[in-house]
Amino acid sequence: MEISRGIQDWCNVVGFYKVNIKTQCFGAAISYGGTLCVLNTATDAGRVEVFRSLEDSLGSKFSSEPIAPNPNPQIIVFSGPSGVGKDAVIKRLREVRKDLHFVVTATSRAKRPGEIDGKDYFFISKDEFLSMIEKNEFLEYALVYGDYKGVPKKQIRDYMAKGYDIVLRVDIQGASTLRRILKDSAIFVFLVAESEEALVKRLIGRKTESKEALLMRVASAKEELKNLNEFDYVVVNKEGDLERSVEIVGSIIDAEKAKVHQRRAAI
Ligand SMILES: Nc1ncnc2c1ncn2[C@@H]1O[C@H](COP(=O)(O)OP(=O)(O)OP(=O)(O)O)[C@@H](O)[C@H]1O
Repeated sequence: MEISRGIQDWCNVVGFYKVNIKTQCFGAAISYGGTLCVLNTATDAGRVEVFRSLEDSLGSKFSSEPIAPNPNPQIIVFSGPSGVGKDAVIKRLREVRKDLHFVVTATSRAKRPGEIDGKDYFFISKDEFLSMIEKNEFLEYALVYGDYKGVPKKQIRDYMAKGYDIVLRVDIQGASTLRRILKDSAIFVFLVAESEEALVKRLIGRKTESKEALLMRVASAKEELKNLNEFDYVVVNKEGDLERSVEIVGSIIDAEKAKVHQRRAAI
């Protein structure tokens, strides 16, 4: 017979015990005004009775309010060298975490065939873009080869208000700018390949770049590594192990949301 006692100094409760013999009898010993009652907690009715008598003994109801406050929605800024697998990781992450919103960037460039407004980008005119800049409606924006690209604040605010975590995919310069703006209020994740060799093979495998473009991307990747210390986390996206990278990023988000002192982004 194994007897485990607990909560002994709780008002009238004199002890819990678990009897582990063939009959599998579980119970709690409770004293009502000096009379010891043994309640059978093997049945639902017995458990309800024990629960109620504990409340009676304490003279108050047990609260069903959450003990820990709801975690703050988090902003995850995702960056890394071209071809490392940012899109692939984010795409899979969105499939496995339903409470994530991937921010769709606004751009003043014309829509290309096959692109969908609101999915690939929000396509807006240059005038509209300039008016939004004037009204301070972008978290960050840049002029890239004559076209504006920017992160609309409203989209982030709206989704954070609904409790969503926010994912932003930016290049290294974008990450530096966002770090200056958001400081420690967002989580900065840098994705790398396990080696330069693996990165180059991945880029070749994607078949989207010319030889010249490949050389440029590899050179930039080396430069970009120098910015690593501006980030909070580095995740190695190993060849053939996308799932593991997605798991690690998910764990980072979970750990951040379990922190006692959490990041709180105000956009
Ligand atoms: N862990 C992995 N193992 C093997 N292939 C991968 C892995 N992760 C991504 N890939 C593949 O590598 C290629 C590049 O990935 P992806 O387009 O997601 O990179 P990216 O970082 O978003 O690139 P860019 O910055 O140029 O847009 C894709 O063909 C993708 O399917």
